[in-house]
Amino acid sequence: MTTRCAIITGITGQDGWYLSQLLLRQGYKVIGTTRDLRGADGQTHSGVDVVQWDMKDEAALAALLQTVRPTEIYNFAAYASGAAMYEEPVGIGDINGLAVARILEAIRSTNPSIRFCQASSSELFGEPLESPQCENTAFRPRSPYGAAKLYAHEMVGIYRRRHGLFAVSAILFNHESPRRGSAFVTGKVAEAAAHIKTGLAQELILGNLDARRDWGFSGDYVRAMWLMLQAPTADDYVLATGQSHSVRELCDVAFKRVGLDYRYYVQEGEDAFRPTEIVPLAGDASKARERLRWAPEIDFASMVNMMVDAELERLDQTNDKPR
Ligand SMILES: Nc1nc2c(ncn2[C@@H]2O[C@H](COP(=O)(O)OP(=O)(O)O[C@H]3O[C@H](CO)[C@@H](O)[C@H](O)[C@@H]3O)[C@@H](O)[C@H]2O)c(=O)[nH]1
Repeated sequence: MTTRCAIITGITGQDGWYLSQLLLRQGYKVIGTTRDLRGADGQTHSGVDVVQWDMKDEAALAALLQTVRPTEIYNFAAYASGAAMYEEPVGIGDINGLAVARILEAIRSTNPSIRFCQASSSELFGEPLESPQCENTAFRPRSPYGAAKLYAHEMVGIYRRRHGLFAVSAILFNHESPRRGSAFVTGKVAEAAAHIKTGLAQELILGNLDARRDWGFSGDYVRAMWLMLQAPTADDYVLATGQSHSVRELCDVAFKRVGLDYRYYVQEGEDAFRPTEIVPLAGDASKARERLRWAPEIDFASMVNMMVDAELERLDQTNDKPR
């Protein structure tokens, strides 16, 4: 059997990490791309061949495809959402949107049999008219991030229909892990719980504690994306747990893990405050459950506990801990 080879863009992110581990276990050759090799320290030691690729450079990608001859490509590279995205709408449009057209063109011109998976987002739904959201829910993005991701999402469908590519989009609801940074609320809360427990911090200022999200575990979601590329037909899928939780519940679980009551330490503040979503984001992943036989294995509390434990372990390995 020929060796399967996958390219993962955005290899330094949490999804890049979990997917690369899954693929390496299955005997794939894994090439990870990043815009800055300095951010990829350590990844080369875990069996991934990390290369630099500027997502604006279509010719460089075509050359890479001709050299490494991948059978699958997963596109995880993107600007993150969050308040900063309003400062960089053009850059977001280019990287989160146009770059996907560049990848599809490179596939079409070099080897149309390469299977392609795009990391789409529940931000496509924006202000949804129904809850939970499924593949047929109308897309109403309300941010530069969501608008750019919608362009990419539609281009994947267009290349599938027009050019017959095996190109699919995973409509990913929030998914987290110990590799999530503190710019995201789960990472911020897990880090703060560990810091407060060990005396490194005294309080945590968050945005809206009543905001709700459907939070899953990154490792589960990359497995689903791999299944999407092994399926007999190319199709898009919502990946979600179906359970929505508030930021308040997130704090409750995380602080309980370290034996504390979050109500004594957590406050709402203006800086991280975003307007409350009118309809809470919660995904209906029935299609993935039925057709891919996929189900998330890690539930909300286990994932939050895992993140807090990882933060405690990180502190344990550093010298500045006052414990
Ligand atoms: N980041 C952050 N969010 C906070 C805070 N306090 C409350 N929140 C609320 O927590 C929720 C989750 O915010 P994030 O963790 O920043 O994630 P996100 O904006 O939902 O985006 C993530 O999920 C999307 C999929 O739905 C992804 O597309 C996106 O890239 C990212 O992974 C939002 O409702 C936000 O208002 C805070 O201090 N910081």
